[in-house]
Amino acid sequence: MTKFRAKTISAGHGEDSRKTKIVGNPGTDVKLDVPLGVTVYREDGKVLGSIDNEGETIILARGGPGGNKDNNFLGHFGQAHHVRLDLKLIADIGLVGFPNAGKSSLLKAISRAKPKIANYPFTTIKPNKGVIQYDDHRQISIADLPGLIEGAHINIGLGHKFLKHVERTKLLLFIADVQGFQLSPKHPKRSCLETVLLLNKELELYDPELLEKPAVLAINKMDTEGADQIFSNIQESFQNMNKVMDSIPEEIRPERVISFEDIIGISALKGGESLQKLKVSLRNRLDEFADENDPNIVDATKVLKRNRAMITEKGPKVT
Ligand SMILES: Nc1nc2c(ncn2[C@@H]2O[C@H](COP(=O)(O)OP(=O)(O)OP(=O)(O)O)[C@@H](O)[C@H]2O)c(=O)[nH]1
Ligand SMILES: [Mg+2]
Repeated sequence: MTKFRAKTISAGHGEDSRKTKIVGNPGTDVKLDVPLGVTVYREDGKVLGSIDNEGETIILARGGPGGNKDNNFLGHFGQAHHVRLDLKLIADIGLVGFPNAGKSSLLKAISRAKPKIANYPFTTIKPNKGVIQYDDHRQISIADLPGLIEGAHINIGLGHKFLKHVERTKLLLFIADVQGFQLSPKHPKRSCLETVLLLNKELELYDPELLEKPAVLAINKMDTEGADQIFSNIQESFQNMNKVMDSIPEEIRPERVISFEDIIGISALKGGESLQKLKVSLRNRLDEFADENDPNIVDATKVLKRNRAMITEKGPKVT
């Protein structure tokens, strides 16, 4: 939360001070630069506005009128309230994966972004955005998000911080370490297939509509030992998911398994043909879904509805 207070009381800025003849110098505006995609909420939940286009501004707190003859030279305080700035990243593709799966490595390999890469979980704590450039100058943006872990939907790990970004992407690129994942020796070791189902389940528990988005699955670290065998087992599992589900423990079993458009084995480290194949798949899938069913449009309506509900519950409508 950021405390936001109009700077001056003796002579405010904004409309009020302009309407009346003021005594003293007008206060200066306090301006805060924010990235695009920021929505500003007052602490009671009221939406003060959002910044969606370059150059837009929102007045968060108006200055009070200064002392003048209309008010017996008694100036008023300007508005003051706490505000919350909520960044909703908008990228074509959102990278969804457990920590250490190689999300940042993949972003680095297929775009010019230079995210931090390290062999420990939660290297990425803020979303990084990159642009995939195609030979015909087509550009597709991709967001590398913090790793998701079991319980993210109830805000464990970086839970909601991660999940709210997923909302504003058109296509989900799941990425899983072919060798599986273990957060620490205290946590259960999850196989690659289990991590994919867990990601699926976390998304479902947070918002089942996320599963409506087109999704591609990249199995990463195909350069490691035994990867080919694991990969073909995973492909087979997805072809016979009904049977496989019976043997999946309930705590990691989603209600509905995502139907991936493509399942592709890659090595973010070694690059090569597998990454080309992935890039082509991502482009084709985005193009296929770029019609009136664009999930971004659905999301925008949902966000609007949610904001409206908050406004009518908590106060007057904002125009
Ligand atoms: N062998 C192998 N190692 C890889 C590959 N891709 C990534 N790694 C390694 O895996 C580790 C984690 O990579 P990151 O790209 O930081 O993983 P991340 O998913 O972004 O991790 P978080 O940000 O912590 O969620 C690093 O040591 C990478 O070098 C790959 O294709 N093959
Ligand atoms: Mg990372």
